[in-house]
Amino acid sequence: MDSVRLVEMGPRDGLQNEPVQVPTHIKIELVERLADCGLTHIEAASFVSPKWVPQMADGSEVLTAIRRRQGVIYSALTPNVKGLEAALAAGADEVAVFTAASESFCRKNINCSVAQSLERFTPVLQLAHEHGLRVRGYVSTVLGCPYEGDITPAAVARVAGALYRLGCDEISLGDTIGTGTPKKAIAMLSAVRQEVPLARLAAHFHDTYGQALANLYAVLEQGLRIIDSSVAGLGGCPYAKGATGNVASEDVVYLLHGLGLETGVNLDRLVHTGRWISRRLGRVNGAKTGLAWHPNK
Ligand SMILES: CC(C)(COP(=O)([O-])OP(=O)([O-])OC[C@H]1O[C@@H](n2cnc3c(N)ncnc32)[C@H](O)[C@@H]1OP(=O)([O-])[O-])[C@@H](O)C(=O)NCCC(=O)NCCSC(=O)C[C@@](C)(O)CC(=O)[O-]
Repeated sequence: MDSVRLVEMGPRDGLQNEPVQVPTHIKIELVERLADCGLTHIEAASFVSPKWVPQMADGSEVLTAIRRRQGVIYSALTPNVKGLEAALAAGADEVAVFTAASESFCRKNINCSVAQSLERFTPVLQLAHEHGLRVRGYVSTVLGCPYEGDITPAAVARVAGALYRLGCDEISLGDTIGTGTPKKAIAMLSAVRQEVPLARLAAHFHDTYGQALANLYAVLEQGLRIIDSSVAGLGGCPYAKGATGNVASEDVVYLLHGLGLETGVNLDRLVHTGRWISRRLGRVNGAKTGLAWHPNK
């Protein structure tokens, strides 16, 4: 059966914007519960400046304390060599660098131009590969920027292609503010796949305008098979005002299973994990499937 690989964002993209510090033991339990659902790729931490994103300052504690399940990849964001060294010390299985298709967002998020970000990533990729780690490259604002508005598919393709040529093993395409629609998503993907093989591309769509599932369906129809999502739809972005979380993992799994696409995820467990973390954070569950799911379904 055709399958899709899910990359779970809840513990990183999901929590990074929480206004109140989430206790480290909750973060650890969240990662462990997600692995118990059958998710094989979990972005568990972020080694960024604690001055920029204080919520993620306990990345080392999280990565070193989790009970690891065999076969699960626990990854981390690393914007520079300093972050990579911390991620290596904490035992990350994979790391990710991140830039954007728009100059303004890149500057707000990582305090440099797109070109400077690529220069900064060169030693990160080299050192990560020397340690046998895969490196993911994120491109933010692929379907719209909070500061610049529309972003052309050509601009996204340029940055995605540059990351790929730099040595990124996989490129994740972020609709950071969730303004994309299916037609735009297809146009963007068509341009990017001229530069990066489709099998190396992931969709990372936020659901701010309720379009994420429609956009995912559109890119699935184009053959894309790696999807980023966040349990209970947790998240937002500190440098994108108003952005809501990633598309909810529960809703994505429900969609994929309905399409006959395998994920290896136990939806019932995932729903319970989504309900658990929503309760712990005092948040409304952002997964429609999480709200509707009934045990005998
Ligand atoms: C990139 C920097 C560090 C540049 O920040 P900077 O201020 O330009 O960097 P700097 O090199 O001048 O360092 C400033 C201070 O930060 C420290 N520092 C420097 N690097 C690190 C590090 N790795 N870990 C810990 N500390 C670090 C460094 O040591 C120094 O400390 P001080 O001397 O002042 O005490 C900063 O801008 C930053 O951390 N930005 C991260 C922002 C962020 O995490 N955004 C959210 C993630 S991206 C996202 O969510 C989008 C995505 C991926 O999900 C896709 C999508 O949806 O679009």
